[in-house]
Amino acid sequence: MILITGGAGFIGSHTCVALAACSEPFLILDHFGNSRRSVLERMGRITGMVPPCIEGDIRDAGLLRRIFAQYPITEVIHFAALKSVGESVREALRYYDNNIAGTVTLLQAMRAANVRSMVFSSSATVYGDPASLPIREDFPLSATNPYGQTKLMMEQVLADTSASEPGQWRIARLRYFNPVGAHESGLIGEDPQDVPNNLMPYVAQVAAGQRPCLSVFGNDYPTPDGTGTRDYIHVMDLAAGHVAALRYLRQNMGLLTVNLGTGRPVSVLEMVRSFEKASGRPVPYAVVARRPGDVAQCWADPGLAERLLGWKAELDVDRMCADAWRWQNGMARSLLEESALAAH
Ligand SMILES: NC(=O)c1ccc[n+]([C@@H]2O[C@H](COP(=O)([O-])OP(=O)(O)OC[C@H]3O[C@@H](n4cnc5c(N)ncnc54)[C@H](O)[C@@H]3O)[C@@H](O)[C@H]2O)c1
Ligand SMILES: O=c1ccn([C@@H]2O[C@H](COP(=O)(O)OP(=O)(O)O[C@H]3O[C@H](CO)[C@@H](O)[C@H](O)[C@H]3O)[C@@H](O)[C@H]2O)c(=O)[nH]1
Repeated sequence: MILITGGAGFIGSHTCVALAACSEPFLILDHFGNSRRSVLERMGRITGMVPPCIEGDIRDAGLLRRIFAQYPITEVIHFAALKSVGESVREALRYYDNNIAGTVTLLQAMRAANVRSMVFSSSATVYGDPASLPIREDFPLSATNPYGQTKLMMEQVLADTSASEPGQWRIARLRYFNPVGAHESGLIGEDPQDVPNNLMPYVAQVAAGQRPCLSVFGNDYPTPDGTGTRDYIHVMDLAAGHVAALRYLRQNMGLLTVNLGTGRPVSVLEMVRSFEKASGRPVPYAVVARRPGDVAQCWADPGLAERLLGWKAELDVDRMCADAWRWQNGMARSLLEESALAAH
């Protein structure tokens, strides 16, 4: 059985659906700090069974001990983390505590229970401002904010843990590029609890009429249309990458580090046009100043993942927008209305 920390979140919920589709048993551990309990029932509508879930915190060593004692856990996929760059600058200690202390507590509990296999959510943020493109796994690493720093530090913790007991650990550090989109059912998707920081959920809310206008952060970058480019990857492709990593670890001992991206850069304006096409709605935008800390361009060389895992992203940006729109215009809208009613 696979323990999925943060399995109720955006990427975790989609990965659970992918695991259920290949009959892999799993157990979710999530404290619902950045997700809704109702996601479990919606996942159940997709898979035919509400997934088993324990509500709790990865920093709770006693709870982890009980989980490892009670369930036949053999592997862990570790999504649980705080992920907002801006918030991490203002609340640095909360980020270090949740992300670093949480991961160390989890690894200690795993070791005590003799479970030494983990798939870990890292991020392209560990490459900082890349000197050249596309980005390969052996490029220099750096961090420009506490969130990125926690990812770098956790990567180091995992490398040192693996080295401390040679031949015993199986660890995959998956560096995601920009996960977007939603499950094709429209029942689960990215569900920001606040004003979205990221491009795709913001564009989706503008298309849905929930926000008047997108601010495009700069059109004077050295890119074909002047706006920033990113490697957007469909969340179901990303989910499939986790299944592939899990299978790789079952056959291979040691530490694996791979990019999960498409290898194709997409600009802000290309994304806007694709979303307009998918939704049939206009996405009004205004160009404003660059966002501090943004890099101009970022995209992956995904070749290593293809060679080692036999995995490759399949879904294009039009499909990402179509699925995100189905989610936004249906379930996400009603969840937002429910929250607004509950707040009154
Ligand atoms: N979404 C992205 O753009 C992106 C990009 C690169 C890497 N990542 C990483 O992928 C992982 C998943 O991201 P996501 O987008 O699904 O985020 P998310 O916030 O939707 O999901 C994270 C889940 O973990 C839970 N959680 C957080 N801290 C916890 C704790 N201490 N104990 C128990 N549960 C806890 C939250 O309630 C949430 O359900 C994170 O590690 C994130 O840093 C995300
Ligand atoms: O309202 C918006 C939001 C974003 N953008 C632009 O859209 C692109 C993508 O931005 P965003 O979706 O915020 O992604 P990133 O800036 O690539 O940041 C994400 O990807 C990084 C690398 O993985 C992680 O470090 C961050 O946590 C994660 O938010 C960038 O050019 C932004 O300037 C806008 O123009 N307007």
